Amino acid sequence: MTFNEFLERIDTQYNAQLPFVIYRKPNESAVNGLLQETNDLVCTEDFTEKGFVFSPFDNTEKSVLMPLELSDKLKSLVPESTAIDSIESSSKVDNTLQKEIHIKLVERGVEAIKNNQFKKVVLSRTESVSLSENNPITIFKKLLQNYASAFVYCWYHPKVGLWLGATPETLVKIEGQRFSIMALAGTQNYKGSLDVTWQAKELQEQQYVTDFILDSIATTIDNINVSKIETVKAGNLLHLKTRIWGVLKPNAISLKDLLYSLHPTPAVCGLPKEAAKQFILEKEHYNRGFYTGFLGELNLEITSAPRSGKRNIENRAYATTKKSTQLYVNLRCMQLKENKAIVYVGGGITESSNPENEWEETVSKSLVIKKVL
Ligand SMILES: C=C(O[C@H]1C=CC=C(C(=O)O)[C@@H]1O)C(=O)O
Repeated sequence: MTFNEFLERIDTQYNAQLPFVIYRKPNESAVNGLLQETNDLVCTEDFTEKGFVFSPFDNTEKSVLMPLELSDKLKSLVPESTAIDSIESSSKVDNTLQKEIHIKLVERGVEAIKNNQFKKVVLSRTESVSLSENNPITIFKKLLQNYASAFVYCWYHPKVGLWLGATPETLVKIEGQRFSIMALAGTQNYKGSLDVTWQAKELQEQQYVTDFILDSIATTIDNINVSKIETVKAGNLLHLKTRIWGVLKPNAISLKDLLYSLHPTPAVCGLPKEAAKQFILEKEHYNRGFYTGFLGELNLEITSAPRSGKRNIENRAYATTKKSTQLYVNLRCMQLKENKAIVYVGGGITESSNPENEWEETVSKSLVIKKVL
């Protein structure tokens, strides 16, 4: 199927107000689609289902599923484009009031940390942008062209809404028994080089995420490996990233319990998790909905080709099938509503956070999304 045919199918689905998700994984050229045949709102029961899951920040709320068995599956290749993964300018809009509100929120977060309520909290806000272009498929195409190393998606359900994003963060990848995850946090603007110095505040907020993940998986994952901290580029921003991988112990934990032992991690919530989450739910000025939730393929089957080679006759004969779950954290995202895009941005707050700098960080993050509007 050509890319244009793929997009035409999505356009027809959208006009018929039927649910769909289209997505492209980081650094891949294939774009995938699941088009649900009915407009039923299906939720996961226990995460043993197969399909595409869309989960909110609040881990007590239900996750929406586009079930594989109720959907048409499409695939196509994205044509090569000349766009690069960068951003040139910052738009100057007057958001004095928003700035004041966000700075106050950050100050309250720092105060709560100083009062020992928690060590870290991720605080966020929204920004509403009037749209010149409100065709989600056109915006999706721009995200694809601009953010090659991100997980780019457009998700629609007539009973829930329409979300788009280009996220740099993986929540988990599980293939058969193989498990991997990343700890991504700390932000600075990209100024032409990956060779940068990080302040103690950013190093600490990222370390909290790594430590939390290692602690959460200690009893369920064997052979745990931890990479060195790397600086990675995502749009116009740089982040600190540690990769962690290992092998799932057989029957040690269900996928649902594993996911909810991690989500929401301190990259999007805080530490300790429950105290930070309560602060967010009470003090942020809006409902995050699916921002800082997670999304992606749930329990899809992947088949690896039979091995060639003379030695193992049995392996040569059979292709192997494994279950694969690949979930991403819903960051750098927006929700389209009427003729507006609601852009969601936040950042990690620690004891040494400077509220003005935290505001600037959310402004830089908002530009990643606003670039394509
Ligand atoms: C919560 C967000 O980012 C997280 C992921 C990367 C870096 C972050 C930071 O530097 O604060 C956040 O932990 C967001 O982009 O809205």
